[in-house]
Amino acid sequence: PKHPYSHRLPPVIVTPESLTSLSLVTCLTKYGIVLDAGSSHTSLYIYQWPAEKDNNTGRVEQKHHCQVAGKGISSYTATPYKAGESLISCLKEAKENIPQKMHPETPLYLGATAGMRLLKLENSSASDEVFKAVEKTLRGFPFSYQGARLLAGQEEGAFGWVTVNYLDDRLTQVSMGGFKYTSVHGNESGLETTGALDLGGASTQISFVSDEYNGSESPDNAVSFRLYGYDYTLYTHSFLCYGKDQALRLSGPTAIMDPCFHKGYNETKHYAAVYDSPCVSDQKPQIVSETFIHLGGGNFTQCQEVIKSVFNFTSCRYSRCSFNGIFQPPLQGQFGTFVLFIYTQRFLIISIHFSPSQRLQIKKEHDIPLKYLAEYCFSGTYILTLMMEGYNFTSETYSSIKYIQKVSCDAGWTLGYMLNLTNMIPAEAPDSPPLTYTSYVSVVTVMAILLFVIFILILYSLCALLIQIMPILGNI
Ligand SMILES: Nc1nc2c(ncn2[C@@H]2O[C@H](COP(=O)(O)OP(=O)(O)OP(=O)(O)O)[C@@H](O)[C@H]2O)c(=O)[nH]1
Ligand SMILES: [Ca+2]
Repeated sequence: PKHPYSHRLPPVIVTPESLTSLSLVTCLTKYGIVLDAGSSHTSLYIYQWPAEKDNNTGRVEQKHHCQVAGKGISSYTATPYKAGESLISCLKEAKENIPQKMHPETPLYLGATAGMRLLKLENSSASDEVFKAVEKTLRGFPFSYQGARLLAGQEEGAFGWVTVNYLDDRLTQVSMGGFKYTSVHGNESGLETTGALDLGGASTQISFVSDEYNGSESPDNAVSFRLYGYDYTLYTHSFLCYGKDQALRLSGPTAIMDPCFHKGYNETKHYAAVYDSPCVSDQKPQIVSETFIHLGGGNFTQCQEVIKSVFNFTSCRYSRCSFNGIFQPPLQGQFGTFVLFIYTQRFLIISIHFSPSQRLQIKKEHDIPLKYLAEYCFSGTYILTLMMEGYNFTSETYSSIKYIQKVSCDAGWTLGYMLNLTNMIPAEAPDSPPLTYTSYVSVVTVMAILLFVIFILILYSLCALLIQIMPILGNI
C-alpha cells in the first residue's frame, strides 16, 4: 500500500523569480538517500538538511519516501537481477525529487536487514548474487554510491534508537535561542533518552539505555555512542525469526485450525512456502500433501497459548533475561515504537471504537489489504505477548509507549544510519552557533531594557534619598 505519509511537495509554479529562489534554495540544501531493504519490502527515503548548517547543527528532515513495488530483495534468489530492477522506479523518483546539480554529491546507501540475514544463513552465494545485482543498479544512478551492505541486528536496533532520540530532540536540547547546547542523558540532567522498539517481518529489535547496564554483562548486547559530548552505553538486541511474518510461521503450521485467525477464515497454504525459511526448517513435517487448508479458529485464549509456545521464558544463564536465554537489563524510561506496532495499534483502536460500518469505511479509506486485515488478530496478540511476557513490560510501562510516526519523518533505522554515516551527529557538542542576527537583536533589546530598569531604580532611590534629607538640609 502507498505509505500514508509518502511526501509529495506541491508543484512549484515556474516563474523567473521562483527559478532564482529555487536555485538559491537548492544550493542551500543537501540531500541523502537510504534504501531500507527489509524482509517484506524495500523503502527508499530521501533526507534533506540546510547546507549552511553542515556543521552538525542542521535539522535533518525526510523529504520523500518511495515504497518499492513487490517483495523484499531476498525474495529474488531465483532471479537476482530482478532484485536490482525492482529498485529502478524509486531511484528514478529520487532523481526527480533532488535537483540535478546535487545528484553527484548526494550519498546513496542501501542497508539490508533480516530477510537478507536469513538468506545469508540459508544460501550465502545466493545472497552475494542479490547484493551484486543491487549494487549494479545503484551504481547506474548519478548519485554518490556509498555501498549496499547487510546490517547486523545490533546495528539495526542501535540506529533505530538514534532515530527515535533524534526525532525526540533527546540527544541535544537547544535552549535560550541556540546560545548553548545541553545534552540530556540519564543521571547527568535528570532527563532520559527514549528506548526504541522495532517489529519487522523477520526480526524484532529492542534498544534502550539503562542505568543498570554498562555492558559488562552480555557485552555483545552493548553498543557505545559518543554524541554531542556525552557517552551512551546502549543495550540492544535483535531477535531473528521473531518478526511478524516469521513468528507467524513459527506458530502457524502447528495448528491447521489456527485460533489466531477469525472464524470463517480459510486459506490454502503450500507447505513449501511455509517451510522455506531457516526459522522453521527444523519443524518441517514429512510432507503428506503439497498444500493444507489453514482455517480460522477465532479463539483469543488458545491463540495466546499458541503464540507463547514460540518463546522460551525459562532458560537464562544471566542475572535476568527477556526470552530464549537472552540477557536484558531492567527496562528504563519511555519507549518509541514504529511501523507494525503503529499499524496494529491503529487497527485495534479502530476495531474497538468504531462500528462495523465505520470500520468498513476506514478500511476502504486506508485501503488496508485483506492480507493484513486477517493477520491483525495474530499481530495484536503477538505484540502483547512479546511486550508483556518477552520484554517484561507492565501495564504501566506499556501505557508509556509512544508511537513515533512523525509526519515529517518515518521512524526506523534509516535516519539514524544516515546521520551516523554522514557525521551529522558530532561526537562533541558543536560550539554554540554564532549569534544569529535575530538573537543578537534580542540580546541587545534585553540589555537595553535591563539598563533602563536599573536607571529608573537608581533615579527612584536618589529621589527617595533627597526627600529624606531635604528637611535636614532646610534646617541647616
Ligand atoms: N497491517 C499492516 N502491516 C503492514 C503494512 N506495511 C507493512 N506491514 C507488515 O508489517 C510487517 C513489518 O513491516 P516492516 O517493518 O516493513 O518489515 P521489514 O522491514 O520488511 O522486515 P525486517 O527486515 O524484519 O525489518 C511486515 O509483515 C509487513 O508485511 C501496513 O500498511 N499495514
Ligand atoms: Ca525493518
